[in-house]
Amino acid sequence: MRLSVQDLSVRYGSRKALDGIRLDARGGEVLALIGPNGSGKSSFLRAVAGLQRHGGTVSLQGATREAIGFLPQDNGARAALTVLETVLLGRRRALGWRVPEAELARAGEVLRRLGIAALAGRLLGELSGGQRQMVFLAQVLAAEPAVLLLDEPTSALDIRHALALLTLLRDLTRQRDLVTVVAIHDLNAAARFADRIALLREGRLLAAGTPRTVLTEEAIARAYRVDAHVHEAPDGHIAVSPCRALDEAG
Ligand SMILES: Nc1ncnc2c1ncn2[C@@H]1O[C@H](COP(=O)(O)OP(=O)(O)OP(=O)(O)O)[C@@H](O)[C@H]1O
Repeated sequence: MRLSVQDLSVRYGSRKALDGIRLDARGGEVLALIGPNGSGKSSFLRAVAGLQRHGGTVSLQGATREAIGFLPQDNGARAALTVLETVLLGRRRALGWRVPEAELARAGEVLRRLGIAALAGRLLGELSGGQRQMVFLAQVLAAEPAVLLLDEPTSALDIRHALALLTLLRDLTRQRDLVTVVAIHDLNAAARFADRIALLREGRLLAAGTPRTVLTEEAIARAYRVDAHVHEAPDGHIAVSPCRALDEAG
């Protein structure tokens, strides 16, 4: 399984949101997409998902476009559906007029793995923002995609749920040889859970590689205009401590 992106560009009217992006993502690896607000992460994911007009080519080896699971950044859906029904919608291609026991069990298992089985009967509109974020991830996972494109899946989650979710994503990616691309602002989470990181700024790819090679103090200063201290945590992961915002121009 492999995702290859060549010379990807996205425009909104006269504004270039992405320009000449060349990036590969391999099966079994988590690729984190990082970069400042407005750097093009969502545009990249939407283009790869086939939801955004773009230039350049996106090719998938070992899977079809139907095998893509996409979690958008904002899912404002408040439909009068229960959590279980929402997750089952992720299986709509496999469902007829009746929901087989096996499908119910599968949906229940996804909810259990995300630690939200107790929410199964609750209405979507009556959940907290973080709970809803996990339900929509459960919906994406229930479809058993070969390619996972997730736009800030932990943005509304507390540290425990964020850790659990990222651990699950990494495990599923390895076990099922998925291509997983996650846009994320938390650089420490990216360093800990991603096999590779791609750093965007103003629609261009500044760096791509292992967390250790991409998350340097120089690259963070260049991309974010932030003075940060990068060090090795006791468990061997790279850790980033932002210290000071630099002058915009500098
Ligand atoms: N629908 C749109 N119409 C016009 N411009 C857009 C649209 N969507 C995004 N943009 C612009 O394209 C650029 C890239 O936006 P994008 O949402 O891809 O960035 P991002 O890295 O995901 O940002 P964030 O971290 O804030 O979510 C930004 O300058 C943004 O203002």
